[in-house]
Formats: sequence, structure tokens, C-alpha cells
Amino acid sequence: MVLPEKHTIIKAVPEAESQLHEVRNRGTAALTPEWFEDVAVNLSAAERRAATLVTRRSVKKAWQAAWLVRAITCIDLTTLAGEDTAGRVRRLCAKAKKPLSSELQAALGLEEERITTGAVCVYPTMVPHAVKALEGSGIPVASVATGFPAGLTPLPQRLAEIRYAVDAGADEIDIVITREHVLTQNWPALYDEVRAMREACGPAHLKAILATGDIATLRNVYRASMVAMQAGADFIKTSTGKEAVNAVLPVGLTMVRAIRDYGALSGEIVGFKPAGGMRTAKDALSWLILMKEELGTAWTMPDRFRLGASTMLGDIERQLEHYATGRYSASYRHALA
Ligand SMILES: O=C[C@H](O)COP(=O)(O)O
Repeated sequence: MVLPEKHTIIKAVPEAESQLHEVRNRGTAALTPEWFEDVAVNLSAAERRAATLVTRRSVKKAWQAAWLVRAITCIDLTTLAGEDTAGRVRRLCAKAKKPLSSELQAALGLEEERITTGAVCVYPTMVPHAVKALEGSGIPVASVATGFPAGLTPLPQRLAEIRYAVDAGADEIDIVITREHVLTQNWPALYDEVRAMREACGPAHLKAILATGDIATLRNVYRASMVAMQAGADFIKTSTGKEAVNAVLPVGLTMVRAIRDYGALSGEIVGFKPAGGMRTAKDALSWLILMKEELGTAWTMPDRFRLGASTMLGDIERQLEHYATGRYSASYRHALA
């Protein structure tokens, strides 16, 4: 069955190999506090804006299916568990290479399209397994590093961990920042730390995890976002998935406004990755709406937007299956992701 809206859905599939933005964020030559020290963030205004963004705009039918396909292409399919094994990583990579069954792709009119997730995200010692399993697929391997999730190991070890993951073949490094630097407003220390991490990454893209659930206020979130970007982060990311509060929209709104402001001041482009606690297709749609409304369509593509999630793909598959067949499949059929 080819749906009449086929073209709407096909347009959702980004060009192949577009996961990594070619142009890196150069950051600023030195910490520039004038860009953030006087900025205030109003919590209730951010909450109101985040709530109306997702209720005002509803995405239906073919458009919804299209957006869900786009969401898949932006997922950093993640496993960050103590019980990770080579086998588990290989299964995850197989899912990343083919997130939708051939039948479902055909039912959506996408049989000719190459649909993959945006990346696979793993712990450093799992990188070699992921690199091998994804060889030739063009899917980037992302590795967390720097003492993830707390980041409280000495800096030389954290930098060595980045180099280990890059040497093993990671294309992207998800670093965690020292939350204490934010809580004590020690912006020079945060800038220097992220700069050193960016150096250690070499050609690998750096995603800076701010662990926003740990840094108390939206003002801190805005400031930490600015400092990480000034230090050369290619992406800023909300959370590790291990904090008590992970990706939430008012925080995301604050971060994307910081990306917008930083872009206007520096001319540089930085991507955004909400991560942690996102489980449903509806979550994916909410974040895509936020990106489109605040930063425009270019920020709904995998080179500028990723969804860090270990389990969201399963619900997206179910919703797409419902769209294509009118029936919901049992969730156990989509157990892996
Ligand atoms: O970066 C990704 C997160 O660790 C995934 O969190 P999650 O398991 O809550 O989806």
C-alpha cells in the first residue's frame, strides 16, 4: 500500500550522511561573560511558553508520521547500563541501522529510503563493538566520557578517557561538566575545562551535557549553555539520563534560546540534544515542535538536533504502525528500543 501522502513522509528523511555538521563551532578566543552575566530567565514565562508551544500546535496524520520518521533519524539510540555487553551493543546497532521493518517502511511508502537513527551512544569500552557493528553504515558512534555521569574524576583522567574513546573510533563525545563550577559561578573554570575537552576530542564532535537537573536555576542553565558554547561545544545536551530530573521543555527552551543568542553574537552554529526520560512518540513531537518554532527547520535535522533516548523508538514504531495499518501492535514486539 502506498499512502497518498507519501511525499509528505519522504520529505521527512534527511539526506544520507548528514548526521554530522561539517562546520565545527569554533567558540570564542576567551571567556566572554558580557554575553550572559546580565541575562535573567523568568521561570514562569519559560514554563508558559513551553506549555503553549506544544498545545497550540498539533501535528496530525501524514504530518505526524513524517515528523515521527524525522524523529527516528535524530535519535541517539543509547545504552548506558552497567550490564552492557558486546552482544547488547550489537543488537542496538542492528536496530539503529534498520529501525523500521521493511513491511512498515513499505506501508509508509518509504521502501526506497535509507532510514537510520542519528547515532548510537555507548560507554567508552563499548565503542569498539559499536564501531565494528556500524562499519560502512555511516552512522556515527557517540561515546560518553569524562567520568560520566558525575564527572568527578581528576581532569587528566577525564581527558584520557576522551582520547581513549576517540582512538577507538568514536565520532562524537558526550562529556559531562563539573556541576560545582556552575553552582559556584566559576565560569573561567568551566570554560577552561570544556576547552581542554574540546582539544582532547580532536576531530570528534563534542556534546556538552549540562546535567540541568543538578544546576538549580534556569539562569544557571542559560549561563552554563553560553560558557560551554564559548568553549567550543558542538552540541549542548540537557542531561545524562541519571539525574532525578532529565529533559524537560522549559529547560530545553532556555537552552535553545541560548543557542539562538550565541549564534547571533558569534555567527556559529551549535546543535541541541535533549536526553533522558523521554519515552513516547508524543515526547519526540513536542521536542521537534520546540525546535521548529524556536530555531527553524534546520534545527530539526540530525546534524543540529538529537534525541538522547534508550526506549523512545519502540513507541514511535507503534505509532507509525498504527498510522499505516490502523492497528496497534503489542509493545513487547518493540522491546529492544
Ligand atoms: O543520553 C541519553 C540518556 O542517557 C538516555 O536516557 P533514557 O534511558 O532515560 O532514555
